[in-house]
Amino acid sequence: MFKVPPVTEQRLQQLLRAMPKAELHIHIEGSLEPELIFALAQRNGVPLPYASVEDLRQAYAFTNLQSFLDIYYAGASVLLHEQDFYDMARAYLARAAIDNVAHAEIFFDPQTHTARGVAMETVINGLHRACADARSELGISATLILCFLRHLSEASAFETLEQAQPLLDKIVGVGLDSSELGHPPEKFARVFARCRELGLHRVAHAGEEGPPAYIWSALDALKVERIDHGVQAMHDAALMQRLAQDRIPLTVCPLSNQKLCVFPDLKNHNLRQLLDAGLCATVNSDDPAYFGGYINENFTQVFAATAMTARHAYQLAFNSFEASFASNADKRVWEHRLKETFERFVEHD
Ligand code: HPA
Ligand SMILES: [Zn+2]
Repeated sequence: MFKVPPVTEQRLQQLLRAMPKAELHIHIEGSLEPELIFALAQRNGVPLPYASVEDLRQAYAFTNLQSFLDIYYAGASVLLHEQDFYDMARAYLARAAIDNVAHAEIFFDPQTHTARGVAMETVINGLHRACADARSELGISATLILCFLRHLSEASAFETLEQAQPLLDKIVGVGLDSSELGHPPEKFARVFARCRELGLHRVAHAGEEGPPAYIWSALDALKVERIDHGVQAMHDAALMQRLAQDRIPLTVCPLSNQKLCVFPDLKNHNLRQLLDAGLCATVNSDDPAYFGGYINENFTQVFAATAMTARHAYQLAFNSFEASFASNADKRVWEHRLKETFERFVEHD
């Protein structure tokens, strides 16, 4: 590992913004800004229960995961046509490029759309075209992860997989999201086993609000390669050891955890403890349009609140590439760029 010397606080904030990074936990429907929700509602003639952009933004006061999900699914109801999915993903990727995201693995929730009569291919083709254009026009690499909604049934997840089958070359993996409590990972063991046979990568939200037991079962029953959130692992020493030993990445989302009251404030966030315990933690935005910031805002705010150092910054960016499903050749290129960025900043300090 590159030896990172200490830098001033101001320099560290610049470094956090400038360093290349991968974003591995971003729900594309959670990148829909209120302005775009209103524009799409108008374009598609979808009525909204909010009078204005400001009125909608005012509703973004959450007390837990469910209070957020209710508004998040309502916002997604304006998405009908392939171009809508394209515009949403394109807007996110343009924003991510500004934050020096070199690679994004983007979650999408097809059941939210197919339940409203939108075809699976409309969703996937729109998102995939945006990823392809972003690569050629913005120089950012992006892939797609299909998430099953855990509050729905196993049968619905199997049906969703069936609908996606002809389009599997356009996704890299599957995930599990939505209401965690009361919906343990093992409910989807057979679906994930099938996805594994199909050669898909596997991730799952676990230990956001749910107990460490859900992280154990995501690992052992679903055989996931990464845990999304996972911050509740802190309460189980044996689990912490397993995550460190097997280098199972955690895709941590500080502003999300703050906004959904998983931690009382960022000062009490455990990212630094997870890193210092040797876990492969990463920083991500989750649902940036709803939680008050894109990936760089997550980095700068959690660093300011928890007094982490340039060494932590380097480790987090390095982890994000290591934890990604990109090729080893791509990872080496990004790691090299990361090292160069640090050398440049340190030299001029
Ligand atoms: O943070 C989250 N948790 C679970 N489901 C979600 N869907 C969007 N964001 C989230
Ligand atoms: Zn999430």
